Amino acid sequence: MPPALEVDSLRKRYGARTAVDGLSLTAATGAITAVLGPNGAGKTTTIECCEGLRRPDAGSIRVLGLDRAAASSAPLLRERVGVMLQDGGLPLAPRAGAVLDHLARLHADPEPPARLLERLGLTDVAGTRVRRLSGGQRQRLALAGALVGRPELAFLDEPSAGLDPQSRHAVWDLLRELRAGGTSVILTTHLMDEAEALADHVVVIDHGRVVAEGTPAALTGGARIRVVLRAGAVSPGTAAAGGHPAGPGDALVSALDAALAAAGRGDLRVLDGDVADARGRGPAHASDRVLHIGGPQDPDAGAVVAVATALAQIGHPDATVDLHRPSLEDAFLALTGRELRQEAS
Ligand SMILES: Nc1ncnc2c1ncn2[C@@H]1O[C@H](COP(=O)(O)OP(=O)(O)OP(=O)(O)O)[C@@H](O)[C@H]1O
Repeated sequence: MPPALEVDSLRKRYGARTAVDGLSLTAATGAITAVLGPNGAGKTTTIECCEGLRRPDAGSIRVLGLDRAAASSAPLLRERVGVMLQDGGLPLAPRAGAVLDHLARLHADPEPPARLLERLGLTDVAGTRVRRLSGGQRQRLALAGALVGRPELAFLDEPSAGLDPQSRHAVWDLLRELRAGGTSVILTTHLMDEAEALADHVVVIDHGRVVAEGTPAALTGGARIRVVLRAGAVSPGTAAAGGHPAGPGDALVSALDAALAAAGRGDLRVLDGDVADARGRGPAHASDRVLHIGGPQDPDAGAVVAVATALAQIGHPDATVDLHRPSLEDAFLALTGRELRQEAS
């Protein structure tokens, strides 16, 4: 079976602005793939090229094994692919239920519209004109429209943007149900929790390029032991790098590594400092010292005790030691030096 989507070296410019800059990605069949990036990173442009709504300047796209650029692919893909646009793309005058009924009639074996309306909490507004729906209701109606044809592959552009937490969880449950039924889902999001909660595979894009990809766990790199030494507690010999990543030749790092090795925990080592903390988000004071310690396996409680004991031995009994699981947000910041909420500029 071919992958649900294969994008190779995609490029798209709008005048002088390069929106997508040689982007390649593959989305597996039956999986949820999240394309994650800040506003303006090129997510919508990429997905609209894959949907056939924009013509790429260069590169190739295969959707369900079919060449997106071939004229013969369009009618086949229309039947097999569901599309939810970022702005909904819905007509405003008709009633919500009528819009979904109309879309259902375009497909040979549609999902019963009433069931989808119910699943997405829209039954009560089926008789309401689209114009009068709230933003969140329109969003859910657009999702229903993408799914009513029982697509093999669904492209969803920011499916839960602007939804309240309850509606968002209803959408997530529906997407998990689709995956369990074998549907491939490709969604764009700038919501970290959405990517972490749903995606089997995350493609992180920035400035129109893929900057990292993998499972959420692989991207975040697993748990670490975090040590915070308050500014006043850091001895003069080790305070110089306060708030910055641990560097080679650092006296504190060498002493801690040696104490761990002497205690038979040579598997635990001080890793590079964490960028998120180095930028001052972690510790309460910029001059606090933060170290991350990890090993080949996810550290357990015994490893935390070993680190605390080693710190006490080398003169830092007051250090705070805890287990820290980096989020995708941390990973994005480490990769790009920017927070996801910031505009790509
Ligand atoms: N029709 C257009 N004409 C000109 N520039 C555009 C057009 N559409 C997008 N752009 C620009 O291309 C870049 C990528 O935009 P795109 O919408 O693909 O990003 P995005 O990651 O989906 O962002 P968002 O999360 O805000 O939707 C941005 O700089 C945007 O301003």
